[in-house]
Amino acid sequence: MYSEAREVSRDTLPVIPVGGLCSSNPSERQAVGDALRAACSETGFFYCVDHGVPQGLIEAVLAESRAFFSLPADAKAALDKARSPCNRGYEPLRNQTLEAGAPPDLKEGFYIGAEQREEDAVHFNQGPNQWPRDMTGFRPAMMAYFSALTIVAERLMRGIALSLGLEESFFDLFCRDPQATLRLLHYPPQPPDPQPGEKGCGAHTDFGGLTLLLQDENGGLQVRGPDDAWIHATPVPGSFVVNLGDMIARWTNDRYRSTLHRVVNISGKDRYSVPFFHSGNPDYVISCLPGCLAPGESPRYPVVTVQEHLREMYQRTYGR
Ligand SMILES: O=C(O)CCC(=O)C(=O)O
Ligand SMILES: [Fe+2]
Repeated sequence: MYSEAREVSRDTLPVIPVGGLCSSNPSERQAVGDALRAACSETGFFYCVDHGVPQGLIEAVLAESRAFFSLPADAKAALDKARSPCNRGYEPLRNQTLEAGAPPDLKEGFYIGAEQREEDAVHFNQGPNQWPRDMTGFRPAMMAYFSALTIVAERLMRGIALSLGLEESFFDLFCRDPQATLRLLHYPPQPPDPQPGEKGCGAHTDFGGLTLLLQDENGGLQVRGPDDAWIHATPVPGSFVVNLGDMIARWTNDRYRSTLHRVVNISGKDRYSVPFFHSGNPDYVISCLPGCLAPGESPRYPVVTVQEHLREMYQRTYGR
């Protein structure tokens, strides 16, 4: 048994139906903004339901992901992201260390982004994807899901603008031609004899703007609660677990939380999850938002562009 899991608290995370953001009635949109404000300032994590993404598409993504990770090791190695100039493709087990000082993460992954020709790529992480051969349903499912989640993230950013008392369109430029990554993850069961601190995914905060996570029924995600106890983000069917990344904490001078989380797969089964990271336009400048500084308070973070910030975070967790 994973000893640190004893710290887990029974608190749950808020469930927010976000369908009201599509309403023509401004007060229904604002009501979602109000619910977001509470979740973003208290836990930094919530379950997003009524998001409009078809269940059939969600199931197809999980099925294709399971099929991909079941491929023989050499088929996966042929798509190693070390071969990609833009961090796309397969990431072997224990390749990333999300918690400084802990052993590498017990997960394997596959990275997908917006499809772009190498010669057209100008920013960090832009370029072509690598795709598995002989899996005809994989690419269409992933690209359809990528587009659907981009729309949900844009809509949520409008809700977050409302939650902060800003114009609903405040983040529209941030959302233009966004840097976004879809990451398929497979966590083998936690070994019976882990090294100290060894787990699926080390405790970390996310780098970007919003993360929308699809998880299977096995559970394992744990979120650091306001009282510093770990909360199980128990799977809620049909939901995405949404959390705020470091960029939103920078923007709001920590009024909104980029919360620590980790994965310990104690289910005894293989766990599959699919985070979608929305980080916004690479050239967008992140500086403290109007309304997030009390009189006499100074910004805690220097001004950076999205691209500068992401580059630094990749460097930190991959050691390159
Ligand atoms: O797999 C999960 O539940 C979480 C993954 C995660 O936190 C990440 O990839 O940043
Ligand atoms: Fe994360």
